[in-house]
Amino acid sequence: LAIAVKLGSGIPSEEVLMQPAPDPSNLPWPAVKIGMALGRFVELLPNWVNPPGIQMLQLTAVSHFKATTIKALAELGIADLLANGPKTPQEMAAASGFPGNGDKLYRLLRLSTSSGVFAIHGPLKGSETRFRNNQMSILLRSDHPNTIKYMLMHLAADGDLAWAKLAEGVKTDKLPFELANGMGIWQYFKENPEREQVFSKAMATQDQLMTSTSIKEYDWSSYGHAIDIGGAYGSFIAALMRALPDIKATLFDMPQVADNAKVLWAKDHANLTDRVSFAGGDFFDAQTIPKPGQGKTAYIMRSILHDWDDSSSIKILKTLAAAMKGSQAKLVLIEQVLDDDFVSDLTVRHGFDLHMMAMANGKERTTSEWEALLGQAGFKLNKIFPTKGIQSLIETEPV
Ligand SMILES: C[S@@+](CC[C@H](N)C(=O)[O-])C[C@H]1O[C@@H](n2cnc3c(N)ncnc32)[C@H](O)[C@@H]1O
Repeated sequence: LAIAVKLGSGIPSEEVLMQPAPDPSNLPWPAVKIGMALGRFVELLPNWVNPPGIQMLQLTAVSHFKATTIKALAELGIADLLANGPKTPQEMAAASGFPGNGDKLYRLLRLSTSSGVFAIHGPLKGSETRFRNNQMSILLRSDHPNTIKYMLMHLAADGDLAWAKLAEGVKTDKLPFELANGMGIWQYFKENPEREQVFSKAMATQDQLMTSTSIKEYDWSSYGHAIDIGGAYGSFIAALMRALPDIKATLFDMPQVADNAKVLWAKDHANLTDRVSFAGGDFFDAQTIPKPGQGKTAYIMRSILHDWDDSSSIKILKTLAAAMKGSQAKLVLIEQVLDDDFVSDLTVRHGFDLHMMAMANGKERTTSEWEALLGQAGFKLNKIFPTKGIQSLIETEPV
């Protein structure tokens, strides 16, 4: 296997690698459950096998080195440079405008490739070694249907500085993101439109793992209209509209985001634009929230309330309740629901919980925390629908 990887053989062509990843929502439920349990076991296995000192360094320093290297390669656009075939670090450095630094690039690629991201093509020749994309690095191409490039660019530029202030955030009432950037995240995106664009594209990264299963595990067919509150560039609503050919939709987000979404839809979802409208506003201002459409309306908030602490979340929910008043509309939250048994729950969920703490003073919530939050805002929780991803659908309506 090592020889095959070294020679880059056994890896499909770039064209095949560019196909959309298999849809995990097609897996049978037992396979999903076994996969999750197995994943947790594999995650803990090195703790039992390695001496604690070594394992602690693996978990902290080495993981950090690997993650930072892969984020840097994403930012440098290396996977895109390999679109037309294998190249040496020297060739890639020259094509990127830093011709003298191929040896540095080689060292990044060495760590990344030995971690399974990128492959060697042909013999090892130092910075003259030829590299190519593999099943992992292809996801760093900006034009791959399941690209994670923008998520990594967002984490590197907007996230890492905030995470560096985590301990200070715990000791004080200060928000790590604000300590790092001098302002809250949403103000930061308003003032830095190029960062907002990377962030909004990064949000679509959720789609590979979570969108199709969120559509399949809930009965959307009774709705005639869907209003996506804080929908970013609308990748969720576009997928929902493709699944339900008659549903109409409204994409609501901050004005500059809604404007960018409109431009993007004219290019990427042109065949859906006759069924969608775009609304800019502020979900703390009830006047700006779109009113229910024709037919039963689903208000959707995916990954919104986990950005906010309880008191802000209650304010958002109350503005929605005001807009929904007197209608049959329901609110469907697409969010993570933490297990009370945190030892067996997925650590990715606890990771997101801290990411929300660092970035926005937000949090992931358990079932009882969701019930309490919704209750305080005048909503009742009808039912939680688990999905095959890490999020669940929480169907709720004003009391
Ligand atoms: C974590 S993103 C989720 C995006 C999208 N729902 C998804 O799942 O891909 C949060 C979204 O909330 C939007 N947002 C933040 N503050 C807002 C406000 N006050 N009014 C409207 N939208 C807001 C952001 O612009 C961003 O698109």
